[in-house]
Amino acid sequence: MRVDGKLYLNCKGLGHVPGINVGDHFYSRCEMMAVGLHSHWLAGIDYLGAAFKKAMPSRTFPVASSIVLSGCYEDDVDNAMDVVYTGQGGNDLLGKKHQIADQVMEKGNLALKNSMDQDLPVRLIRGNKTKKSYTGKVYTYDGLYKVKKYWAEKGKSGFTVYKFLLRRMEGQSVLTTDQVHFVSGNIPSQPSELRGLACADLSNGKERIPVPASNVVDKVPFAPNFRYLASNEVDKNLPDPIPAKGCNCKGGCYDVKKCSCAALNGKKFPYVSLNGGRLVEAVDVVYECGPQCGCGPSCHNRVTQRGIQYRLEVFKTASKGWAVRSWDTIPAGAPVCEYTGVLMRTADADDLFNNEYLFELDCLQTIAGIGGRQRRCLEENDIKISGTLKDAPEQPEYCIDAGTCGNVSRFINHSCEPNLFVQCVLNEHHDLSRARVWLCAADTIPPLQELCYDYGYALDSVVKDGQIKVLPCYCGAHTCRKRLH
Ligand SMILES: C[S@@+](CC[C@H](N)C(=O)[O-])C[C@H]1O[C@@H](n2cnc3c(N)ncnc32)[C@H](O)[C@@H]1O
Repeated sequence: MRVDGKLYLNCKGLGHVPGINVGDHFYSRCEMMAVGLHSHWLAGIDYLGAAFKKAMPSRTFPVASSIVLSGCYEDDVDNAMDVVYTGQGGNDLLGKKHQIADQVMEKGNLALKNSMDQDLPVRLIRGNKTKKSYTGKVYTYDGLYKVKKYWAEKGKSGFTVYKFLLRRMEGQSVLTTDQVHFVSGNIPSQPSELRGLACADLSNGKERIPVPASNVVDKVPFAPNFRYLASNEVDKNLPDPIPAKGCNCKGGCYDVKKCSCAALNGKKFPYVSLNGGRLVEAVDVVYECGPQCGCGPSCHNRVTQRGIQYRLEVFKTASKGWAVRSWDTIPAGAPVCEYTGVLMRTADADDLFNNEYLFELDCLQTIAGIGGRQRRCLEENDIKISGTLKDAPEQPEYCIDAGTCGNVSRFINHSCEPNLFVQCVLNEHHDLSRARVWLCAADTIPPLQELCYDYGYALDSVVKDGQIKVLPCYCGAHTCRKRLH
């Protein structure tokens, strides 16, 4: 079955060969052989052997053609776009799936090494456990990957194993991991179960839920000089904003006609109470109830004030540095985390050119349509420009600098096809130029999918002394713009 360019295959057991039927929804492992995706019954690595030398004399054989990642090896790590694949041999595949002998650099292992040396792509097929199939397994063809490096190490059972780091090639259909929960069986229940644990809680207890970090890609320690801020620190040179008046509701806000905060939100409440609070839709700015409101802390119009509600993990990627994912499914519209750091005047920020963690607060400019980084919601002709907006400065006056301190959000990478969007939120005051920045789920996000938002830079927009800063994008999306800025 093809869904969004992905081929779904179903393992119906090795003895059953119904033949290839293009209209059929599922394929068995032997059908995988028949359609030429993978031609070994049991081995995870399929390769072209020495017999191919005659046809392609310039190539070094064996060369890998496909690998199946099906949870048979205890040392495999699957980060969707990056995979650490355990080589073949020495595994008790039909028993407890433990290593029982050292691996050797031959056959499939040598084929993967040769593929790396010759820069050749390898097909990646994932075996996914599912209760929906009577065999308990579904296979997906997840595109082409390249072997980036390999090494030998002592595996979990104490025997030498070869490890191959593979990275998904760019320019392919987006890996729609929301269709297949290939990693669902591997979600840790607590940080101590995490492979490559680099830090048990980078928030040092400042978040209600610990935020661990893991690294299975290299030996670089987790950002040692980093100071965690659960909420923004305000630069001492900034004047206090005028506090918002607040509504007169009692015990909660329910009546849109009477609640003055609902009035600011266009006579409606921005959140539905489901799953701890989800935005009904993305808007230019959300007016939450604040300290001066009569409704109290349990009011459903205070969702972001409850902090992070999902189990987030910082993990190392092969090409983008650190990144963030969730262990929980995040429902569409849910606020995930605030971008925190030091709130300061953009003019006072150090080295705008090189600071990779600066978030310019362009809410005002975006609403006024005068060059915010991205238009977030309303169409041009929906904008009702008030006096304040007409006078808005062309450039954002304030920014959040998360260079040396901030929270988990500073590790969230850019994607040209993001699963998060930027949502400005106000509660204590109503100064649009200093709105809080929340990252919210653009869609239902399955566990362990990398969280990303669109940084929204225009190309060639980062310039210093006439020099344009160019940063290549490795988001891997089909529609990738190839550059962050
Ligand atoms: C706000 S930081 C994100 C966290 C960062 N990866 C880290 O290790 O701390 C932004 C920087 O991450 C990297 N980055 C983010 N998204 C990227 C992407 N799609 N492709 C390549 N690099 C990316 C770039 O170096 C960028 O300047």
